[in-house]
Amino acid sequence: MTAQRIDGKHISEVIRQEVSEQTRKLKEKGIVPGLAVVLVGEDPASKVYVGSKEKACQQMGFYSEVHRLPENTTEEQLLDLIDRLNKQGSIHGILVQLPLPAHIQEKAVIDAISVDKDVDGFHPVSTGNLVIGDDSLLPCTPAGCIELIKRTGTEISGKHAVVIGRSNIVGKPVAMLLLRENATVTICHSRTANMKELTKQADILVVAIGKANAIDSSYVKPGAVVIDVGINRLDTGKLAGDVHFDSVQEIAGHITPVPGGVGPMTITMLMQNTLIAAKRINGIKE
Ligand SMILES: Nc1nc(=O)c2c([nH]1)NC[C@@H]1CN(c3ccc(C(=O)N[C@@H](CCC(=O)O)C(=O)O)cc3)C=[N+]21
Repeated sequence: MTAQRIDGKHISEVIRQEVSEQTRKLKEKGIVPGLAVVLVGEDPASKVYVGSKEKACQQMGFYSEVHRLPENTTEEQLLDLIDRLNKQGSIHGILVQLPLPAHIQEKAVIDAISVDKDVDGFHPVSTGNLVIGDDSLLPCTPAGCIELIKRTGTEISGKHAVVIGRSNIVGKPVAMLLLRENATVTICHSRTANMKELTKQADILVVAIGKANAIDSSYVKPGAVVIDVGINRLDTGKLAGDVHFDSVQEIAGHITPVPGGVGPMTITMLMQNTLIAAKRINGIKE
């Protein structure tokens, strides 16, 4: 059996068209969704991602601002900028590209972003609302994973979902979202004993560990939906996921490629969050 490839690029395009259309309608009410992206320093990967976000905003018809700050920017200067963006009426979403330089405390910066404009979904209040099940802006990569699973036609409710990885930006929130969809959820991590025994029970397997090609078919239940969140740049310059695609494709039911899987969905969910934030800030019901 060969798994079906989940085309994140195509699914992204479909959702982006929906977002564009809703943006067009919102503009008739005089509201233009606005996203501010803040980049500190010269990390080459971050520059590429910020460029993609800027392009996506143009494609959606959003207003966008990119603030490119030098490496030696102080935490105070960055907090000042966030304070201004929090108050700026034309901005509905604020994203500070991570990782930040070591001399800036990530937590202080994330905490400073207005919850209403937290389109990354990283603020502790957004996280808390996610856990409680209250309305919040959902973290983009986890929301993208759920969207990809649903669009395979897979019913999540009642399934055993196994997440490998427990980061605050992917592993933990994606586990919470799966739980919210009524999956039975297991979280594995670097200290998990007998990991294969658990992953081999997974109807849905989400992999977010940051190690190239670490998960081969010996971890996977036949027919499983496999979502690969990893983006690892190899010495050859090529991108690889955390999942060994060729091996797992032989046994899985559905599998996301890297590139062209979760990555494009992350940016698409950011666009969707910015649209939702613009509506909420202006008191428009969805
Ligand atoms: N505050 C913040 N929010 C983020 O959402 C955030 C961040 N910081 N820091 C870095 C990570 C990473 N990230 C990606 C977005 C798109 C692709 C993407 O589009 N990837 C393409 C390939 C891109 C390429 O060729 O390098 C794909 O997988 O097909 C990947 C990774 C967002 N991040």
